[in-house]
Amino acid sequence: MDEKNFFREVTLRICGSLEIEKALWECLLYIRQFIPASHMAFHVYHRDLGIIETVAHATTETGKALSIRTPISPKARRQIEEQRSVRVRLIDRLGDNAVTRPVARQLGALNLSAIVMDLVLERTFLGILSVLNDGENKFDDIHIRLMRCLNEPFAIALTNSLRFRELSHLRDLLADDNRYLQDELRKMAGEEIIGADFGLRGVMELVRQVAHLDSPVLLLGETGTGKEVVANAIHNLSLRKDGPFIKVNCGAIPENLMDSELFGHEKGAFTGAFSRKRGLFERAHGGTLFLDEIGELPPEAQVRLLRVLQEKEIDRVGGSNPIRVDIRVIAATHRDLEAMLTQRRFREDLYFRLRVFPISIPPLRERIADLPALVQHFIQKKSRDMKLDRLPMLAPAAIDRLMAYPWPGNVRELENAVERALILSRGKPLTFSDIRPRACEQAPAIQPELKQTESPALDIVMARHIRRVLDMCGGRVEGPRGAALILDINPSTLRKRMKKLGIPFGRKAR
Ligand SMILES: Nc1ncnc2c1ncn2[C@@H]1O[C@H](COP(=O)(O)OP(=O)(O)OP(=O)(O)O)[C@@H](O)[C@H]1O
Repeated sequence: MDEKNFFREVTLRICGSLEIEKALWECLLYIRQFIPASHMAFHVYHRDLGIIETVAHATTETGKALSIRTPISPKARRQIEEQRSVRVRLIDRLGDNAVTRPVARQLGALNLSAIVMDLVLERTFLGILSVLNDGENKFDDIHIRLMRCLNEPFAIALTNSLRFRELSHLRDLLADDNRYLQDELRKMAGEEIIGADFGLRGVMELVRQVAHLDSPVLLLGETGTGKEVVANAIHNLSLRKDGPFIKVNCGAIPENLMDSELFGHEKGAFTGAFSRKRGLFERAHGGTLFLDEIGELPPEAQVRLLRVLQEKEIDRVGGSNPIRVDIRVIAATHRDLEAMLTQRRFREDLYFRLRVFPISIPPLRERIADLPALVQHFIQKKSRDMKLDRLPMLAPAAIDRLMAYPWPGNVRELENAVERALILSRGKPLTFSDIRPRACEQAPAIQPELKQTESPALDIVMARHIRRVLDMCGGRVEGPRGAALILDINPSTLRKRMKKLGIPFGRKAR
C-alpha cells in the first residue's frame, strides 16, 4: 500500500466538507479498503461540563450529525485532562474500558472493538476519533500506525467544522435577535397614526402614493408634528418593510465622528478604531434610512451624502473598496430649507436630490379636531406604560382647555402634557390645569386651520359635544344609559360619526 497516497486521499475526504458527518462518511468508505472499520465517530470533550459529546457518527450507509452527551467519571476526566500529545489506543472491547464504556453504552457499541485516537492540535486537546468494528479484537498495530499519521487532518477537520457550526449557530441567533429587535422597533414606531383619516388624511394619501416607490421623500413640519411617525408609515407600507428602518439624527452626531458613524470604519483606520464597524448607511442596506434633522448636517457631510445618493456607494473610513448600498432615503426637517439655500447653509444640489417628493405635516393647531383622539390615545398608551389599573377620566372642560391651546411643541408636547396630567391626577379626573388659558389668548394661529378642513368648525363642535356626552355615559354608546339615547341618534350612526371624527369607541376607547 502507498501510505502517502492513503494520507492524501483520507485528507481530501475529511477536509472536503464542513459538514463533518458527510466528510466522516466519505472517509469511512475509503478507509474500509485498508482498515476493517464499520463505524466511525467524532466526540468532543466539554471540560466545563465534564461530558463527552458525540457530534458525528458514520456507518457504511450514511453519516449523521448528533449531539449525544455522556457524563464521565472524575477519574476518566483526569485521564483526559492530562492528555497533551497524540495518543492512539487499541481497545479490544469498548465495554471493558472506564473512559469508553459510558459513551459506547449510549451508542449501543459495548461489544465493539475500536481504535480510539485523541485529536490534539497545537498542544490543545480537541476531541476523540473512534474507528469501530463489530466484534472484538479486530484491529492490529498496522491499523494503529495508519491512523496515527492521520491525526492532524482529523484534528483540523473537527476544529473547522466545530467553528463553522458555532458560527452558523451565532449567525442564526443574531438573525433571530435582529428580527426580534426590528419587530420591537416596528411596534414602538409603527403605532397607530391618530388622525390618519382626518387631520392627516392628505398626508396619508401622499404616503400611500409614494411608499411603494424608492424615491426619496422630504418630510417638512414643525418639531413634534409626527415626522418620524410618518417616516415609519412610509417604510411599513413599502416593499422594504421587512428590511431595517435606521434613524440618523443628523444634529446629534459630533462632527468629528460623522464619517465613521454614517459610513463605518475599518479596523485601525484611526486611534480607537479597534475593530471594523459598519456605518448607519450600511446597516440600512435593503431598508430605509431616515435622516432626521437634515438641516443640521454640516457642509462637508452634505457633500458626502450627495455622493452616496448619486452613486449608491459608500467608502468606510480607512477602507479601499467602495461598498454598494441599496437604501431608500427619507429626510426630515423643521427648518426652512429654502431660506437655508439662500443663506448658502444648505447645498442646492442636495436639496433637489432630497426634495423629490416633499410632504408637509401640518402643526397640531391646524388640525385641532384630532386633539381629542390624540388625548385618548396617549391616555391609553401612558396608562399602559405606567401600569395603571384603571383608565383615568377627563374632567369636564378639560378637552376645551386643551383645544384652545396653540401647542407650539405639537403632538410631542401634548403627549408630555398627558403624561404629566396622569402623574398629577392620582386617579382623579384629568384637569390639565397647567395648560394655561393665557397661552391660548396668545394663539392667533388656531384660526388658519379652520379654513383648511372640511366644515371644520361644525366638526369640532360636534366632536366636543359627543365626547362630553360619552364622558357622562362612561364611554357607553348603546343601551338605556348610552350616549346614542341622550343624543337621540341611532347607535350605528353615532359610531359612524365618531369614526369620522376620530373618536375611539369599543375596545379602542378602553
Ligand atoms: N399622528 C400621531 N398619532 C400618534 N402619535 C403621534 C402622532 N404624531 C406624533 N405622535 C407621537 O408624538 C411624538 C412626536 O412625534 P415624532 O417624533 O414623530 O415628531 P417629529 O416631527 O419627528 O419631531 P422632531 O422634529 O422633534 O424630530 C412621538 O412620541 C409620536 O409617537
